[in-house]
Amino acid sequence: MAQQKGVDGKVVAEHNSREKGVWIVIHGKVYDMTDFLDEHPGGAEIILKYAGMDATEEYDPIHPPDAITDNLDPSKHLGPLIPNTLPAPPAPTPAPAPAPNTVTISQKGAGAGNSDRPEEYVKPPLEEILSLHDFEAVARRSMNRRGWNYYSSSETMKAEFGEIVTEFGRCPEFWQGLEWFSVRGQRRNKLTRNSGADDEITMPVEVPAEGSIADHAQRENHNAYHRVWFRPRILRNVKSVDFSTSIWGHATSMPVYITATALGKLGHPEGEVCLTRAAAKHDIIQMTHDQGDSDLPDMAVIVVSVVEVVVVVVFVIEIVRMVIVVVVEVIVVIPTLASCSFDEMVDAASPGQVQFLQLYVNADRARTIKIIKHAKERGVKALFVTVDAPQLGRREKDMRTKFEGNASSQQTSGKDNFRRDQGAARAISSFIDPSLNWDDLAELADAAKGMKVVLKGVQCWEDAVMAAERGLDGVVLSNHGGRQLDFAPSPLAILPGVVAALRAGGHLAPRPDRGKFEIFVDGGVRRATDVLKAVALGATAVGIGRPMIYSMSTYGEEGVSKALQILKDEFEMNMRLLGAPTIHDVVPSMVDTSALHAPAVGGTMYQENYEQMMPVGVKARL
Ligand code: HEM
Ligand SMILES: Cc1cc2nc3c(=O)[nH]c(=O)nc-3n(C[C@H](O)[C@H](O)[C@H](O)COP(=O)(O)O)c2cc1C
Repeated sequence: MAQQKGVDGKVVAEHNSREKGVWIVIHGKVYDMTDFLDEHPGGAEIILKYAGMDATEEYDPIHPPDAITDNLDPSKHLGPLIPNTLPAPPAPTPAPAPAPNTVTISQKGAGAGNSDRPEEYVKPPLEEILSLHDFEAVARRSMNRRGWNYYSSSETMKAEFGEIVTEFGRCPEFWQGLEWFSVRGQRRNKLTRNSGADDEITMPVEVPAEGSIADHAQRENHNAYHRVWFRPRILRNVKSVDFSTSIWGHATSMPVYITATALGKLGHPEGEVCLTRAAAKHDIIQMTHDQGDSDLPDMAVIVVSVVEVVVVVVFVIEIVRMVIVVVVEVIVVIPTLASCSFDEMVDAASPGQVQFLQLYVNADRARTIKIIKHAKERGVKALFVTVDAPQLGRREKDMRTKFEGNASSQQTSGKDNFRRDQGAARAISSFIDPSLNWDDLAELADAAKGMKVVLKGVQCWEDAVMAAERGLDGVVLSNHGGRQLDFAPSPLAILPGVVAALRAGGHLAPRPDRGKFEIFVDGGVRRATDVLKAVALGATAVGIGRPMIYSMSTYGEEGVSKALQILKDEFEMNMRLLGAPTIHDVVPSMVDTSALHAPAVGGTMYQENYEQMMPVGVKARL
């Protein structure tokens, strides 16, 4: 029998330390990582943990498809692994039996593999999901810890919960009667042996002591919507309501698009393509991002993909066949650090589906221009240049999980910790160019000719006016979902000022056919009422981030589809009750903003899902 070509797994297994060399298998191929150990942006320690083994499951969700080709010298690509030759990894040390009153929850049914939670939590059937908040609640309980921490992170959250749950994952008895305390030491929530239903595993709802957590921007994004009230009109014919609209002439079934969020495979094995498909089904637009730059270091942002709905009416009259095509789209913005490649996301689109690309501008401008041109060739309709991330925010919750990961290993060194701490900022700096400035936009716009160009991350009216004066096509008022600068304003709160300033400068075409310069808003949107408030105040459409990836992480494409359907149902009901038969009837006089800058009004479902971060050490056992 001919000898099989490739690397024998037994030889791979022997290369399991710095001294013997470090070989790793990813997707059936063998790589020599010995010399790359100290260069690896994720640190040497995680690689050493998998030395001599197959690391595909760990590797996949956190790297873009081209991470290896872009970063590891070709001489270190050792070739295919001969199938079935790699010895099984040593069995993990069994966890000690839980003490009688231990409460466990699990990964069961969540999208991604590599569960770090013990068994138990069973997701409710999709029919029981009634709002976007529900997806978030299920995600919090069922996603693996790394995915949840990355998705839910704000800029400067304290990371105690990450620490607790990591410990929880490894050490069930830790959970014997775990009790949460607020920073004021007040008892909030007990887990006792008889608990087990979701609602018993709750987080403190009360807003913590001032200054105890730092992700004000994320919470304020949502809270601002609670301070705008409606002024409904009556006795209008609302037998049928139409909430479709258009963005630069691209029809969309509602004034909502799926915004760019990186690393979809942290939540679901199929990643962002679930968003693309669901957006197509519901005729909304998705923004995609390129692999080169992402929200995480080292990734390119791919923007957008849009969705289309095509209604074709064909009349055949004699020889002439007249085809009228009405395209209705749901937009999805693809993030830079997508787990799926840009082409995968574009390939997943339905014919005619409109897509937007979200772009991080690379220090290597040629690379960015190449991405833009490729996007144009592939039919992307708009470029959303992210301008609020010259450096990635320090997402402490996310970081804490990594430190905890280190603590589990004997091989952790102070140097590794330092590298890891520095990792994101260091790695990202070569992908997101902090020197980007107004003068660079002409070059990008030139490369994007034919596509609309929008700045994503505008946070005051002056910059919105500058964007319009430079001939750009719109702005997204956004603080990156509260993941960048803490105390960045809620986009909703600045919307009226931006609209007024743009109007005064003659930059806004009258509605409903605006089209000249569009204003988008994202951050904290969880209900159709939120969207209607933003539209009434002058937004063309609203981007939704976390709820989409939570619905994807918990129920896959079906979940995203349900989330979009929930929004549509909410639109229909709310527009009737508001007295607005069409989206163009949702006008400024339908909202009362007098409380917009007043103290926050809480929303219990949001607060319930919001995961409060506490300083190190604030945890207790009964
Ligand atoms: C085979 C060659 C590999 C290359 C070229 C590579 C490259 C990279 C790059 C460029 C980054 C920075 C981008 C990012 O943070 O996502 C990174 C981060 C990371 N890598 Fe790798 N990697 C490799 C293998 C692995 C393996 C085998 C593992 C785990 C078993 C791993 C775990 C990580 C972790 C945990 C991070 C940090 C991600 C974060 O900041 O959240 N890498 N890697
Ligand atoms: C997990 C995650 C990843 C993100 N990745 C990106 C990204 O790669 N590029 C980008 O411009 N914005 C990114 N964002 C910001 C979103 O596009 C959007 O501004 C924000 O999520 C809106 O807030 P929301 O999540 O409350 O809806 C990300 C947000 C999250 C939650």
